[in-house]
Amino acid sequence: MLPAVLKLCCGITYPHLRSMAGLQRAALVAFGQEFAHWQSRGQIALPAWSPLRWTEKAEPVKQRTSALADEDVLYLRQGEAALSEALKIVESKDGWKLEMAEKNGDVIYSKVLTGNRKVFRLEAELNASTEELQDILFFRVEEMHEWNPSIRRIKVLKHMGRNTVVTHEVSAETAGNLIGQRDFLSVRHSSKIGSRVYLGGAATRLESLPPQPGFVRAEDGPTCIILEPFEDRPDRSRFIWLLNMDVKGWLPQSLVNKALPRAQADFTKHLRRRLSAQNSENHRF
Ligand SMILES: CC(C)CCC[C@@H](C)[C@H]1CC[C@H]2[C@@H]3CC=C4C[C@@H](O)CC[C@]4(C)[C@H]3CC[C@]12C
Repeated sequence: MLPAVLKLCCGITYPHLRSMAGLQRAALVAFGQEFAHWQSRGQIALPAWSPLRWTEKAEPVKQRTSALADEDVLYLRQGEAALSEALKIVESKDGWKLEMAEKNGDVIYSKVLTGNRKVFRLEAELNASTEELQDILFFRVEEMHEWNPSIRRIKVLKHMGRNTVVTHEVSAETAGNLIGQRDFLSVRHSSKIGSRVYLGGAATRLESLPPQPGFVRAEDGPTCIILEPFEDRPDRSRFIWLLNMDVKGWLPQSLVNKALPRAQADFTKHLRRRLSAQNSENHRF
C-alpha cells in the first residue's frame, strides 16, 4: 500500500519538482535521504522515474563549486596568455620608433600593430628592487590611487591564487584630460622567472560587473611590465612597460596617440615619487 501511495505522490509532484530550487530542493533531498534509508531497509521500493531518486544526482553545491573552479582556470589561462602575447609584442625587434625622450633618461617608443593599433613601450630605471616594485604594482594594486592621481580606484574582484587577479579599475576624471574617465575590467597575472618579474594583463569579462551605464569601458592589453634588476645594484631595476590600450568612445586617433604616451610618462613620474617617499621613510627609521 505504502509504495502505491508514494508512486502516486511522485507522479503528481513530478512537474513541480523539476522547477524547484534552493531550500525547497534541499528539503526534498532530505526527504529523499529519509526514503532512501527506508528503502535500503527494504521498506519502500522507489520507481525508476521517481524524483526522490535524484538524491545522488541533485548536488547543486558540488556542481556549483566545480563550475567555479572551471571559471578560475579560465582566468588563470587568460592571465598567462595575456602575458605571453604582450611579451611577444614588447620583445619584437622591428617597427619601433622613438616617440619621446625625457631629460631623466626615460624613453618611449611606439609601434603600429596590424589592425592599426598603436602601442607604446616605456623604458626607465627605477630606484627600487624588483620585489619592492612587484609589491607596489601588483600585490598592493588597490592602493594605487593613493600615489597616482590618474587613478580613481582599483578593486580586486577575484583572486585565483596569489599571482592572478581580476580587477576593476577606474581612471580619474582628470587622467589624460583629453580622453575623459574610463573604467577597465582586467585579468592581471604576475610571475617571477629567474631574476625578472613579469606583470601581464588583458581586458576580461565578469558576469557580475558588466559595463556600467554612464561609463565608457576601455580595454587594456595584452599588456605587460618587465622588472629586471641591475646585476651590480639589486636595489635598482630596469622598468619596461608595454601600454596597449583601446580607449573606446569616439575620439580622433591623433588625440589618443598623444594622450597615451603622456599618461605613461605621468604614471612613471608618480611611481618615482612614491618610491622616494618610501625611501626617505626607510632612512628615518
Ligand atoms: C588615458 C586614459 C584613458 C587612461 C589613463 C590612466 C591609465 C594610464 C591607467 C588606468 C588603469 C591603470 C592600470 C591599472 C592596473 C595596473 C596593474 C599593475 O600591476 C600595473 C599598472 C597597471 C597596468 C595600471 C597602469 C596605468 C593605467 C593603465
